[in-house]
Amino acid sequence: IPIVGSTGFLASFWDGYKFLTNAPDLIQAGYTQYPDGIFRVASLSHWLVVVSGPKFVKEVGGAPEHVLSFGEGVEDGLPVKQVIGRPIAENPYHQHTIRTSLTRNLHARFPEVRDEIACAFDDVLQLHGSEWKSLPALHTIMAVVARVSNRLFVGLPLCRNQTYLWNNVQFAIDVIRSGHRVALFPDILRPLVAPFISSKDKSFAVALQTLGPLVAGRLAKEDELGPDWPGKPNDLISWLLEDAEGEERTVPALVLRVLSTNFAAIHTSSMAFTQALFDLTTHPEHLLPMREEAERVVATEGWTKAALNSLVKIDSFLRESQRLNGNGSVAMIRKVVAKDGFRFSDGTVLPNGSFVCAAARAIHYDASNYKNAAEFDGFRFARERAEHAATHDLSQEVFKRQMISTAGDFLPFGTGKHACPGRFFAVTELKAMLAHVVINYDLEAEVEGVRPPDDIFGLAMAPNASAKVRFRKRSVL
Ligand code: HEM
Repeated sequence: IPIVGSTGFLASFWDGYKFLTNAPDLIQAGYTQYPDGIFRVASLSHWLVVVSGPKFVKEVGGAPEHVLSFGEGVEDGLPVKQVIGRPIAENPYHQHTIRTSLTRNLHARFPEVRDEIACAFDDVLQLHGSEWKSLPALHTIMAVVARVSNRLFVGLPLCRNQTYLWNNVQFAIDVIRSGHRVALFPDILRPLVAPFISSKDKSFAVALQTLGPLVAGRLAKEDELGPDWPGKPNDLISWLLEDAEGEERTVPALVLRVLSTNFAAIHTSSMAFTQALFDLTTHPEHLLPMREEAERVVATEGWTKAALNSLVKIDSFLRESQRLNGNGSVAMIRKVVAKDGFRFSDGTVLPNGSFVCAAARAIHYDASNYKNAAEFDGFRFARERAEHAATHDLSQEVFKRQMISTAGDFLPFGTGKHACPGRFFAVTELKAMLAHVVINYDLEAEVEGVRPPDDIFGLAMAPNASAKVRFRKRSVL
């Protein structure tokens, strides 16, 4: 497999070190050199095989866990065992719960999610009169997303308990921060250094204190009345209890699951919404068309989950924002765990123990996948859907351009077997939040026309954590 970067033994170590800051450029260079191909780059601790074309992306996405492991791939860059907890890595049954029960209940729980969006923006933004207010975008959005997500996960009143909420937000931040640091150490040293770097035990203690009594109450009710007791709340705790077995049916185990689901939900969705705010304030011409759409849809269909299907421009805007500003220069990192390695359809074999991923960002910026690929065009997918609907029957192609759908050329949620199971909730939440924001607020960039640069660390790319956005409550509604 061709190397991009230095080939010499020592020089490739130096490349691995530089990878912490220049990974996006290096991967783009490899992609340009080997479009539709396979290449490798030196990361700090090992070679990383990167696939370019949709064909190979599909092969990676379709491989089963016992051949290409998602869990082991994640563990390499984010040591879940050390910074979240061993059971989450070893028995990730919550992924099934999220994919099935949580997603199925989005319609039923949407009115509450909508209510929380309205209350949370009011409480967090604290806007009065017609004043403009500069707010740190990521921090502000995390506070809103934490509340909205927890209205679905644990309901009122806990979803408004500041100690509980901030613990979830801090945990999400700490997992990423400490995870990146622990990942700099070789596997064997990680358990030794992690306690000095990660605050996981502290976060878990606060979660146990705030959420523990609610979970204990549910377990007691089930013991007393059976699994389908009358009045059982329709929330994450109940959904987890439907799938949890054996030692997972205890207060600490369930609290850890909810904490870890919070991590998966809060960080990703907050980053996606923050990126969308940066895009909106850098390309303000999108505001009025989205406001018109949201006001029209709400007036005719009300605030329902089904009405979100009519928010085509808002959907397109979020998809475009994630296309250009996803969470990393690569996606779908997997470790080859099959004894005999993994063979691509062109005959290339990756030996057991290798790491492979897809060049997500380069794929998203490729002009052969997207016209004017480097340009932000918020309504490109809405136009494609309209053009297609005008010439064809409603078909799969139209569906494929929705924010929810993954593809070989659209990887913010990955694609294939491990495509994000939380994306149905994430998209529901993000669309409802963006509709709420464009209806209720005017927005401005802190510096007109300037998009805050991403924070980059190795393969991870995140919205600028210190950048601000200016909000003003609309006076005439
Ligand atoms: C915009 C928001 C989100 C983004 C961009 C996102 C992105 C991703 C990505 C890229 C993956 C890995 C896919 C792969 O490697 O093939 C993933 C996995 C996962 N996500 Fe999300 N996610 C989001 C929201 C959520 C939410 C809200 C939840 C929970 C309710 C969630 C739960 C999970 C879980 C449990 C996995 C592991 C899946 C598995 O092993 O099969 N995500 N997500």
